[in-house]
Amino acid sequence: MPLHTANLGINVRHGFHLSRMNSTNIPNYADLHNSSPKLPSRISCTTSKQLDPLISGSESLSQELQIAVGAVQMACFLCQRVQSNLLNNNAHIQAKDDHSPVTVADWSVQATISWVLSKSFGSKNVSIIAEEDVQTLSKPDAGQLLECVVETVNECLSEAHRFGLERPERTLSTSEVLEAIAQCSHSSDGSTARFWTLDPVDGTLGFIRGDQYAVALALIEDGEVVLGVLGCPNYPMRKEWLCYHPRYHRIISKLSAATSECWDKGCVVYAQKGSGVAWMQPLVRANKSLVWPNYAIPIRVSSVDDPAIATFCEPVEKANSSHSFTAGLAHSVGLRNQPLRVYSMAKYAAIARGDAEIFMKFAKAGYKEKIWDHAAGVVIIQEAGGVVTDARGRPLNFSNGMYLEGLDRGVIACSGANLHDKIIRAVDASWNSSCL
Ligand SMILES: Nc1ncnc2c1ncn2[C@@H]1O[C@H](COP(=O)(O)OS(=O)(=O)O)[C@@H](OP(=O)(O)O)[C@H]1O
Ligand SMILES: [Mg+2]
Ligand SMILES: [Mg+2]
Ligand SMILES: [Mg+2]
Repeated sequence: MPLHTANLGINVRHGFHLSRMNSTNIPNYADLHNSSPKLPSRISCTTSKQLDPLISGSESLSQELQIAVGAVQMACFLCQRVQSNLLNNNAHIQAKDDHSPVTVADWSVQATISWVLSKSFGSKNVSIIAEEDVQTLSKPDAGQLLECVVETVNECLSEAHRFGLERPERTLSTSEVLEAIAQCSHSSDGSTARFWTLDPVDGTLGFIRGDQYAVALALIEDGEVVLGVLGCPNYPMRKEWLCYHPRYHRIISKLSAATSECWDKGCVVYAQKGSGVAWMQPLVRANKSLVWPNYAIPIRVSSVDDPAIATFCEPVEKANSSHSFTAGLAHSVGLRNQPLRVYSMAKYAAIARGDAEIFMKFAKAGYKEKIWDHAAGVVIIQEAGGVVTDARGRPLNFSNGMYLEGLDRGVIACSGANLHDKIIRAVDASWNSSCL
């Protein structure tokens, strides 16, 4: 059923949070752009030890990484287009059986990335576990919605060459688009030695509200995440364009969702397991000629390990993670800063880039975390120098299908072992008296 924007807190003209902020604090895009120092040149920004695997092509999974980064870049481009239309058309937002929202972008990204992976590696060699299915789209009254998805997918794929990807020879039919979505099976038990996991739009609520969201793609081999790619279209390349809104405890971009022309407004972050480095690159610019391959800069977690000056981030929605439990932990560990509430896996990007030191998520008892909500972020944080475990300090288990089986209590990601130990000990001390 269509969701009503009134229930989602959407301001149909501008990004949700920006409309509620004191506008005098927000420089407009032109001011920011004019006052910015030189934009980085389009070369790989490397040291002798760190060579972007996209440029060097030297790593064992370099082809997979090339395709995955290109596909996520293209998906971000798709999302930005859909987002501007979405603000004027609520019919493109639907509710799933669990009442969570799903949009034309979620299905279109899943179809697009599924098609690209199959085309690049051969459909027989590609196994994908992704969030969306074709149930809603296959209903008799979903004709217009399905038509819109098919059109969005074809529009996007027609520009594939701009992202270093092959274009389809002809437009995809409705059944081909449905097949591409359906090919990403929930029922897979994850026993395949190698599979991809995809969250086409993570933080759909953030996406609808013009706030943070992410496209998350990861490759898993023998239960280990070996590649992670996170597209964060509203998470700026430049730290100074991040803005902390004290009233809402939110990391936001100083640039509104409407300024999709701005190439530093969003980023794609990626890492390969064992490389010891994570990378961030700007989004490929809309409406420009070929700009591939893109440049990237290495990113690293924060070196802060004193809780008194560390910052933690957590989901925006109380329903998704207990804010009161994390407030108690923060108090006992000595975290003094207000939490940053960020939609989506952009939280993982925030830790990897050193914008915050801790991420905590404690879902309600009975909720089972999905692999696509964490896989890409985990390898990115680990390669950027951080630690990610469940709240008992155990590694997350990606080898049992769509759920993070055996996850104990919650997810903790930290910039370093010191803070991580402190949080795990605090969870131990307060778990039994919590209502979780
Ligand atoms: N009840 C409940 N408890 C815990 N987690 C849940 C729950 N319901 C949903 N989800 C998952 O949360 C994903 C969004 O996570 P966020 O960290 O972005 O949450 S928040 O929107 O900022 O509150 C969200 O991902 P998307 O569906 O891709 O948006 C869900 O997978
Ligand atoms: Mg998600
Ligand atoms: Mg999603
Ligand atoms: Mg969802």
